[in-house]
Amino acid sequence: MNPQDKNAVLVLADGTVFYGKSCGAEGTATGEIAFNTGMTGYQEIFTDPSYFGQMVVMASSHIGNYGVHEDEVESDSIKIKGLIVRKFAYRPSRYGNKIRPLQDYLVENNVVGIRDIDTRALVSHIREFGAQNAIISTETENVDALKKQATEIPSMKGMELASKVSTKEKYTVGEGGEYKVALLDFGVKQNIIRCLQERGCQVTVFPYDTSAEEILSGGFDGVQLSNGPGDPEPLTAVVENIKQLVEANIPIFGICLGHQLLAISQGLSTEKMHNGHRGINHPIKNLETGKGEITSQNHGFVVRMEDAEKHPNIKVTHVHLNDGTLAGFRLNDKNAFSVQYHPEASPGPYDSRYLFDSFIENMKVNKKQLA
Ligand SMILES: NC(=O)CC[C@H](N)C(=O)O
Repeated sequence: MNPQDKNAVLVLADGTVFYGKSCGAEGTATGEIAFNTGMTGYQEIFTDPSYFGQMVVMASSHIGNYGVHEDEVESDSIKIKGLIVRKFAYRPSRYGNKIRPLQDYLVENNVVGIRDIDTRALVSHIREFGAQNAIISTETENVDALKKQATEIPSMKGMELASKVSTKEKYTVGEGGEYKVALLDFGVKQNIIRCLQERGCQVTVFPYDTSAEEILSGGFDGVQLSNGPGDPEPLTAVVENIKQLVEANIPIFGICLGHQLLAISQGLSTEKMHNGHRGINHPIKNLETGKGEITSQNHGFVVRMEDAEKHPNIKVTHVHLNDGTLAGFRLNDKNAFSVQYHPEASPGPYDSRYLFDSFIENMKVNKKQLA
């Protein structure tokens, strides 16, 4: 039998079963199933550390057709646990001599995949019944055992994952930059660092649990709170550090998990969404300018809008136009703001890059006041 024709099965925790063929590594993978509606950018998605522990369904029907390239990564390896696709291209078709097949990349990273799945039906199912755990396996003989196993996978709710993907040692990039930024790494996407560097920042990337004292004594002009995987609620010590950074009034910019942690540090709470937002065409309204933005998103938790609206010190600045969820806020009396989506995109549109410019402006003004 051609190894490319090996059977595989996808079993959801609610007992739904999809049969397909194997792609990527053979074996069994478990995790929360999540779908991404982006038409391009699969390599950036697979290497985004915010997907750590998740199995991704690509809603776009052809995956692998433009191969993989070593530069198009958001971290050093594939972070998704499993891949679910409609049509999988074993042979890349794209100009350039550094293009490799997606298949090789998945095998090297030991990522189990399944193809020839009716992803339209699967995405509709997840939209209707919500996020849940699932198993992909090439061991297809005992589906009943897989069904049982699928119900025993730990829930994403309550799961702390930032520690699994954060840097262990601090490092600095963009030496000599005009603005010195301390970045708390909860699973940072490289493009956040690139966006800061492009704007003249020297970025020191710190382990997720670095104390506020260490950061405040480092002579930094601002603090970037990164994206990252898992539930923000268990990160209580990190929240305490962020609270101290806010009190110190150093300019802060939070992205995604960083946004959720900033919110929790101010007494707001988060909740798990029905099926999350993952894609590159999510509409956001900036309530301060009245302008719309098309944004890149990847989140399964969200800060409660009710909490933000009744908080005396919080100004809601951005709202998601599909469902009215909170997409951004700033503090009225402190130098901190954050968004639930991804201004660095990668993949995705550049509409929200101005948020990095706002952060730079905040650091510039603050620097002047301190001088
Ligand atoms: N991209 C992110 O930072 C995601 C944040 C968080 N893990 C969530 O799913 O909501």
